[in-house]
Amino acid sequence: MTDLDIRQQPAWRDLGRLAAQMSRARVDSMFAHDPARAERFTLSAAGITLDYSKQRVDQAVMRALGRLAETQGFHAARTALFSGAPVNNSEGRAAWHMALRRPDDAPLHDEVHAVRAAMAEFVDDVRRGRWLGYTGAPISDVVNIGIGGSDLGPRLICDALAQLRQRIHCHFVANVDPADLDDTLIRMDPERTLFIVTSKSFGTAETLANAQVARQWLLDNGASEDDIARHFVAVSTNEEAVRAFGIERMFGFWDWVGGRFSLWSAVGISIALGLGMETFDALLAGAHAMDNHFETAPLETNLPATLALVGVWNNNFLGLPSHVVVPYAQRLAAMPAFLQQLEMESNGKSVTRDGEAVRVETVPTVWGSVGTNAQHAFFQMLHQGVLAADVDFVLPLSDAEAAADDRERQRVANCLAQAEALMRGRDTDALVDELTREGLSGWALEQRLAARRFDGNRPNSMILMDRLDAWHLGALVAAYEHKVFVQGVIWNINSFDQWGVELGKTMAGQLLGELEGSREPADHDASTDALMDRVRRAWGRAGG
Ligand SMILES: O=P(O)(O)OC[C@H]1O[C@H](O)[C@H](O)[C@@H](O)[C@@H]1O
Repeated sequence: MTDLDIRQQPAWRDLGRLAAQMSRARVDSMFAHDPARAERFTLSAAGITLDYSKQRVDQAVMRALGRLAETQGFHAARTALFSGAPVNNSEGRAAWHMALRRPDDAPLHDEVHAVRAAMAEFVDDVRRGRWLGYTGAPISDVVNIGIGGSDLGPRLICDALAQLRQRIHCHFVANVDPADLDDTLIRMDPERTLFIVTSKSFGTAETLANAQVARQWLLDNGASEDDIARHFVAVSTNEEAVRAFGIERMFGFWDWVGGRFSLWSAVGISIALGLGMETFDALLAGAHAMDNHFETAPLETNLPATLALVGVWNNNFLGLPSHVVVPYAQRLAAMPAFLQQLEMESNGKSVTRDGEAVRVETVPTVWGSVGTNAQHAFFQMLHQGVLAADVDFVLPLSDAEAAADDRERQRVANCLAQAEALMRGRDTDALVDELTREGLSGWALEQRLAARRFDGNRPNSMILMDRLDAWHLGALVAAYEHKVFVQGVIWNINSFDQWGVELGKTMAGQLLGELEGSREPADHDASTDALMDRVRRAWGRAGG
């Protein structure tokens, strides 16, 4: 990593020049001039294929991006990441999630082995009906209570592989809004429900509040204090707080596992409970295959690094502030939310690792939703909006059996069509012909033409998964994790802390105290004061 202002780097300046040229180029003509373009800009690793040929890049751009990554210290940073060095410099911690997905015969920390073995045994007991609820009934439902990294990852995987669910149903409660837990509990049988309280810190207000209510719900439904141990386990790094809460059985992990990178640790226990330990193992194996690729492949053929470079190009050089993720798979509906945390909590920073102001854009806004639904919602903006965005299409392939269903064929065709439409736009001459055939001419034709024009040239990547299974899902998620890391290296920021979430939490504590009347009023702005008065009136607590 370097202290130099990134904008002074020769590669950055080259990219600026290339971007000026590229602003006049059209990707459809690049395809016309280069028959090998699709192949040239397609990479495969660990069952994942990235086709970025519809991005506004050429070889000169990709080479300059590679030089930028190198001058920003990509190689040394990658080595440091994989060696377990404290790359999270503001907290003095490693970010060593890769260590969690090494195979069992690889040299691992003994503690990683020990937790994995304990997890496997527990999962087996629950799934085989040896772990029983307080009336002697086997467990049928698992409720994970956690938020952020203690929720989004396991939720994504459980949703994505719902077809593998056997016997045990997993549910996820994150929100402190009572509706979340209440709506879940209404469907649960207390005799057969196991709560997993997942919190790295075991200090997260939402999680602890929901866990308390769940505990009381069990007691109100016939369980005794002694029975609680059969219905509550914890996943955390904070044993003391877990004990203080009254939970006996805990699966640990370590401070070198960041919350948003933690689904591979015991945080993923709900995945194993709902889908089987072998599914969890396959997930880890797929991620490990992507780790191996990322660790060893040169930049030019490195899939996660290429995702990162293309993102930097779009964001920093083509000025696209928005990154849209559209999985064409209903079961991947949770992916945009997962990636929002992964990308924006990791790289939503404005200081460098050395505490200087970052002088360039860092993470774009990440958002998205599942296709084909999104086509009927925000795709209008993607095709014709002023603010162009960069789109990742995620398309799991399917087999002949699945393709016997017409809807399945429509799913796939729609995804490919949208990607092509964004890139090519609509041929204006053909549109004029069509409007003429509709009987339009003169001003009316001009007006309609303007409204119906699609300029195209809107960049997008296609990310194919050979199959939507645990192994490929592990590889896909690991690819995005490494993408985020590479972008952090390029922007010279620490992707592994999240100090920006602290202030709001602290202020919520103060505000709550004031609303409840247990704390002296602090000095608020007039807007907050007025809003608090409205809340107090609604709660019937006028005057505090
Ligand atoms: O797992 P926990 O300690 O309960 O933390 C849950 C989440 O809350 C924090 O505020 C952070 O923003 C997240 O990175 C974290 O995943």
